[in-house]
Amino acid sequence: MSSRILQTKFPGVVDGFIGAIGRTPLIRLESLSKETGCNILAKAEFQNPGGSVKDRAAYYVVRNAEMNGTLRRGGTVVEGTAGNTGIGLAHIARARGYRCVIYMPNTQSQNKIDTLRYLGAEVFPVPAVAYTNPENYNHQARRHAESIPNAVWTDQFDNVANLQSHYETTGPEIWEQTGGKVDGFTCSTGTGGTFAGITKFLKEKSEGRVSSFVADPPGSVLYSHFKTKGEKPDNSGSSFTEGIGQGRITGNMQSTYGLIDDALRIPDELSINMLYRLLDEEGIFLGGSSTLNVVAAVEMAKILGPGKTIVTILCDSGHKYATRLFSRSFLEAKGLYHAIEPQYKKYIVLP
Ligand SMILES: Cc1ncc(COP(=O)(O)O)c(C=O)c1O
Ligand SMILES: N[C@@H](COC(=O)CCC(=O)O)C(=O)O
Repeated sequence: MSSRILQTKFPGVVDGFIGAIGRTPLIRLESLSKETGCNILAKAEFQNPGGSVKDRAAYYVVRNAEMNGTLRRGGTVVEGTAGNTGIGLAHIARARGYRCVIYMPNTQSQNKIDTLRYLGAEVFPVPAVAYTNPENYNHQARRHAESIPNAVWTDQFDNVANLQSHYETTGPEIWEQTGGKVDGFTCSTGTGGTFAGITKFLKEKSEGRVSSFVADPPGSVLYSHFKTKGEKPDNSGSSFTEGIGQGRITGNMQSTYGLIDDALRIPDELSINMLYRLLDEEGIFLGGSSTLNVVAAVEMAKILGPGKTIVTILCDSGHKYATRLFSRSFLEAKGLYHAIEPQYKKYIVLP
């Protein structure tokens, strides 16, 4: 199976924005590998042309709508998103000549809203209400698409073209880059497309040998849902991370739920310290979902034991969140400032 999204006849030359998606490096995190006695490997998805792991899913949901005829020349792509899927879609819409309309919760970093507007998208930041509320950003996006001709709601949460992008590209890339010597995979979920697609591919390719742990921030339901076999789902709490955390089992997660080996709940205190640690020790500048994933990889390494190779995902860089992650008042408001280890306090350079 090819992990290439688009190829040209020239070796090393890709075709436009879409051709530049994927084939990201797998980085060995040295200090954490040394500390755990495992290979902690992290896929540098921030190197995608739109800056996040979501470029892959954005391309697949648009391509799916084109192939099934719901999106035609000059049409409009509408999506509900925490921002990154929207950024991928906005780039692809420009490249393909579509309009792009984005609904997102108004709790997200301003930088994502600004970026979407620079890319020509029409953005509606709306109050962050539960999925069960008809005013949730996803339902507003669906209604918007239904209200205009030649428009498609790409429905990233339940549209399995999302997980298919990772099954056909990210999973095979990880397998190839590790020479098949991967023992464990873990990452957090928003739609669950990344987790589900990679898990499905690695499980199939390794005939079940690769373990897969889902990682959850506080306020997300998956950890409790998995641990209590659906009996006591609990999504109380909240997190400073963006783009992850879920109140329901999405269509993308449903299809792979039975393949999950275990679930990890990662406290914000660990994710935020890992953010500064990776900057301090490895020189890598990441967003909170990525650093949560790295904490989860370390936890998984402890559970599987020394000598194993664990892979996780670096979803995006820290740039979009910098005015929050380096601000003392933001961290204090989230109750996290006190938890930052003394050697990392020097990074909190904004008031
Ligand atoms: C920063 C970030 N991390 C993680 C994710 C989760 O990816 P997925 O929707 O595939 O679960 C997203 C979703 O866009 C994201 O924006
Ligand atoms: N990562 C995706 C989806 O985002 C989320 O699932 C965040 C949680 C939620 O808002 O329901 C994106 O960035 O669009």
